[in-house]
Amino acid sequence: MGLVADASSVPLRNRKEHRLIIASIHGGGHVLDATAVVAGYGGKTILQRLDLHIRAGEIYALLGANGAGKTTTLSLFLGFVTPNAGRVRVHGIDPVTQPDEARRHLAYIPENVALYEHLTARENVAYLLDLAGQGGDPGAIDAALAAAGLAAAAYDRRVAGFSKGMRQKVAIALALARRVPALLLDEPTSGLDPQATAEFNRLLGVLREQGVAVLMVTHDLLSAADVADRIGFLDAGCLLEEVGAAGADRFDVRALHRRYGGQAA
Ligand SMILES: Nc1ncnc2c1ncn2[C@@H]1O[C@H](COP(=O)(O)OP(=O)(O)OP(=O)(O)O)[C@@H](O)[C@H]1O
Repeated sequence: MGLVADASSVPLRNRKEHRLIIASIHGGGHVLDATAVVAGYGGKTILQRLDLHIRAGEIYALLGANGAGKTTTLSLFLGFVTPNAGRVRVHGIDPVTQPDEARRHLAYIPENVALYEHLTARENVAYLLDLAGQGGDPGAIDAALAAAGLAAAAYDRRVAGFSKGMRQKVAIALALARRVPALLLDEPTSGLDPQATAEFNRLLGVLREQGVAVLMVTHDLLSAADVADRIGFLDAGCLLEEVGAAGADRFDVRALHRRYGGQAA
């Protein structure tokens, strides 16, 4: 169980301070940390000295053209791709040498969330929590489903009929119930209508408030600009530019679209 996730038990006014304490424990507060990573498949190098550092309570959107290496970056943190050089850490844990331990501190939500179709939303979260070795009490599961924004009327419905947005809410409820310090998202808003996208973005705000470090791979520049604290642009395995939501490098969506629209979209 991650320390950062315990932020939920900290009174709201103290959470920022709590995050700063946790940040100091984890070397600069980088829950997701890749330093000078070179990685690829077989003899082919895909990531070229990638540096990516994401703090507790930060939402980072990674954009880039098809084949730029975005999914490979997620696979690095999941321990499915081994770097040829450089260093990767998840909550201070090396996913190469301790993949199971690293994954215990991560939730990964793929583009299409896979759930047990014949089980209800509540049953899915309970069962998947059990599989993760973290059985939760029913009250905690309901609280997670509520925090994820699933309508109470859907808790006891089989997920077979759920939309993509509802499935994501179940997956996020599971991440909240597991109290993971880091969340990886692959194309979360593709196929969502504008209302579901806005709802999803609000949900990411809840994760931020809980101190979760979020890495979101997306082609959706508008949504990234709406919700992210930082946006990074990957091109042929290199991070071309990083822009922030605040300060001097605050992002200007129009300018970003002019520069990267053709690549990101
Ligand atoms: N398992 C694999 N074995 C060999 N090559 C792979 C493998 N997975 C990805 N690649 C190659 O690595 C490169 C980067 O792929 P990756 O999926 O990381 O890109 P991406 O930025 O996520 O692209 P997209 O936006 O299309 O999902 C591509 O050239 C791809 O063909």
